[in-house]
Amino acid sequence: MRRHMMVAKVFIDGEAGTTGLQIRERLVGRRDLELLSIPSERRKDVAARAELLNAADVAILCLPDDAARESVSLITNDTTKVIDASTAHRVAEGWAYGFAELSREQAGVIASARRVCNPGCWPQGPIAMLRPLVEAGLVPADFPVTVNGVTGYSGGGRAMIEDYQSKGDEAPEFMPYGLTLKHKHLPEMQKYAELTRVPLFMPSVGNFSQGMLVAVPLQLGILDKVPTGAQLHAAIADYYAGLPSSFVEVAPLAAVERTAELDPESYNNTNRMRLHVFSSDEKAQAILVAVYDNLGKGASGAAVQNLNLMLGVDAATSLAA
Ligand SMILES: NC(=O)C1=CN([C@@H]2O[C@H](COP(=O)(O)OP(=O)(O)OC[C@H]3O[C@@H](n4cnc5c(N)ncnc54)[C@H](OP(=O)(O)O)[C@@H]3O)[C@@H](O)[C@H]2O)C=CC1
Ligand SMILES: CC(=O)N[C@@H](CCC(=O)OP(=O)(O)O)C(=O)O
Repeated sequence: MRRHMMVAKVFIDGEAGTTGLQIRERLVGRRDLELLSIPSERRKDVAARAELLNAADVAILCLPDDAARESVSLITNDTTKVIDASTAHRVAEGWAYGFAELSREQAGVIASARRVCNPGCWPQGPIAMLRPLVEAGLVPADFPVTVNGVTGYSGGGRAMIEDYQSKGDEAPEFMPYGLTLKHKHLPEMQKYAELTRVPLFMPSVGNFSQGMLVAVPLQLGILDKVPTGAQLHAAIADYYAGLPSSFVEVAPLAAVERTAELDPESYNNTNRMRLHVFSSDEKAQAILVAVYDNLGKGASGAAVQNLNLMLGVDAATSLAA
């Protein structure tokens, strides 16, 4: 007797963009999904989008913020579930934060949510490193956190990709930005790392396509009770050790001058994230570093991980990369 598999209808609104295309590529061979699609020339046609948004079991929004808000308003039924890859709903009421490794409960929260926002690429690393330390009481919530990092130019979407690729070697090798200190990722970084002060954040773009590295240097000497590097590392490692289907790994505590492991491209085309702790107990200093793919765990990988959770599919097997 043939067994009937439940086939979920998925519509990627913005499927022609950087994130949308990558999600499509990750889903296209799946027999448990039917991908609903709009002809490219009608991709901004509101009526066509409304029809597919309402026909979908899950809509994945890969759009600029305003268009993502519009998509949500076009859903008139109470059955379509939404994963929004934009910044529009990251700290909004009624939306589950789509970083499944945020806590022991978060995968379950995502699995039962109707509205899930994918995390921003930049905040995921700092949140993954700081939240365990704040929860363990090793770093206080009001610690003056600074964050810096480098991403490949695909982080800026189609316009930035075209700009860098047309300039080639003439494009800047390294370009700090966010210099007005108002980066759109600050609210979610602060909220989900459980900080009471807004972090000071300086991102930068490198002349490479994808992959990212985010660093959080800690001047621990200002604390009354200074944690050791081993304590920081143990708190982070313990946090992720027991999580089912975690895509966050913690590198061994290492006293090294340099390591090729801090290549921002090292986890490209995967849904993985690797966390490092470097420290000097003598100086009461530490540097936390996260390496992941801005288009993988930072965007399309996380979206597929969330989709799997919402559909009750085993994320570990379908996201093995
Ligand atoms: N790139 C990255 O690393 C990450 C991106 N994100 C977020 O994901 C979202 C998509 O980003 P990204 O894929 O990089 O962006 P892109 O610019 O590459 O793609 C956006 C897509 O949406 C289309 N679009 C724009 N306006 C509308 C509209 N009103 N109706 C329907 N389609 C529309 C665009 O078409 P057209 O090009 O013709 O205007 C384009 O195809 C953004 O919110 C972004 O911030 C999240 C995490 C990481
Ligand atoms: C290089 C570059 O410009 N990167 C983008 C972040 C990309 C991203 O993650 O955007 P979402 O917030 O929509 O997820 C930026 O810093 O604004």
